[in-house]
Amino acid sequence: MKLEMTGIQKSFNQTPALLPTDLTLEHGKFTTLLGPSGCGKTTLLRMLAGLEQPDAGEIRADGQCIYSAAKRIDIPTHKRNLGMVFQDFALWPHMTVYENVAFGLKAGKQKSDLRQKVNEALGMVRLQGMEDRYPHQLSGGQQQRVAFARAVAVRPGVILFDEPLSALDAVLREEMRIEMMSLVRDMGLTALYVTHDQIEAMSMSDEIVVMQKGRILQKGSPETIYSAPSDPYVASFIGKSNWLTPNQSMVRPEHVTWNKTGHDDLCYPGTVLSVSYVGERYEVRVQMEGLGVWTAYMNQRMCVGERVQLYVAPERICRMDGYDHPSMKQNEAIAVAY
Ligand SMILES: Nc1ncnc2c1ncn2[C@@H]1O[C@H](COP(=O)(O)OP(=O)(O)OP(=O)(O)O)[C@@H](O)[C@H]1O
Repeated sequence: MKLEMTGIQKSFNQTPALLPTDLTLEHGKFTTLLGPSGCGKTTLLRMLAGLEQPDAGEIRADGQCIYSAAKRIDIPTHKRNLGMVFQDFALWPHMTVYENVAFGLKAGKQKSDLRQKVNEALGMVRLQGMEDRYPHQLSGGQQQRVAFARAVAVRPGVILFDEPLSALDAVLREEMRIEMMSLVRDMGLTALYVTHDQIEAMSMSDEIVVMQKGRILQKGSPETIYSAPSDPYVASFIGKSNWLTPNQSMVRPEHVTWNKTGHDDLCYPGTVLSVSYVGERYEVRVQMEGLGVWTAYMNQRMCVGERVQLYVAPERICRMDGYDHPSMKQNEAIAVAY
C-alpha cells in the first residue's frame, strides 16, 4: 500500500506537535521516523492510524482519501487496513496467545479459516505450541512476537511500529530487529517504524525520515542520510561528525587521514585526547585547534598528548547550508569550538 500525507499538522492546546508535513510511504518500503523524544513521531504515526485527528491536511491510501480535514473524511482505524505493534505490546492479559491473535481477525470479520490464519501467523513468529499460554507466561520477546503475529494475521496493507523493541534488553532487541525486518520484507508489507535509536533506523530502513521539533529535516536512504546530511542536526544525530566550520561543513571520521594523500588535502593540527582499541584499529579523539574535538581512526596506537596533523580531502567535506569554502578554516572568525 502506498500512503501519502499532504499538509497534515497537529497542535495540542495550541502548542504545535507536528508542523504542516508532507510524507509519502512507498509501497513495500520500510520507512523509519527517527528523532529525539517529543519531536512528533508518534503523533504522525497515530494520525496515519486514525487514532489522532489532524488539524489540517489529507491522507491517501493507494490514491483513495482516508482523511481530509477540508472534505470531512475520516475513515476509522479498523477500516484503514493496517496493523500496529506498540512498545508495551498491548496484549489482552486475560486472553491466551491464540485468542489474542484471533481477536484482530474476528474484529476485522475475517472469520473463515480462523484457526488456520492464527496458526499461520504464529508459525511465522515461531510460537507454535504456545497457543494456550497467557501473556504473563511469556518472555518479553515472545510477547512482542504475539503482538506482531496479531498485527500481520489480518494481512494489512501497512504495518505501523511505535518503538516496538524499547522494552527489550539489548541482545534480544538486536535479534528481534532482524526477525521483524525479515518478516516485513518477506510479506512485502509497507512499514512505518518509529524510533529514537539511530542503529535501529540505520539497520532496518529503506528510508529514514529524520525529525526535529515537529518537522521533517531530511528523508533519504541510510546511505544518503549518513553521507550527505542536509542539515547540521541530521549530521550530528547520525554517526560521528567532525566540524570544520560550525553548523556548515563536516567530515566523517573515516575520511580523516593521518598522512597527506593528495595535493589538495587540507591540514589541521591537534592534540590526541584519548585512544580506544575498537578491533583492528584505534578510535582516536583529537582536540583540534579552534575546531573542537574530532574523532578519527588509526591503525597503530597513539600517545595521549601527542601533537598530530590531520588531513581532509576537499571532496570528502560535507557541506550544509551557508557553507562557503574550505579556505574558511584560515579565518579566525570560524574558529569556534563546536
Ligand atoms: N495527547 C496529547 N496531549 C497533549 N500533548 C501531547 C499529546 N500527545 C503528544 N503531545 C505532545 O506533542 C509533542 C510530540 O509528541 P510525540 O509523542 O508525537 O513525540 P515523539 O517524537 O513520539 O516522542 P517519544 O519518542 O518520546 O514518544 C510532545 O511535546 C508531546 O508532549
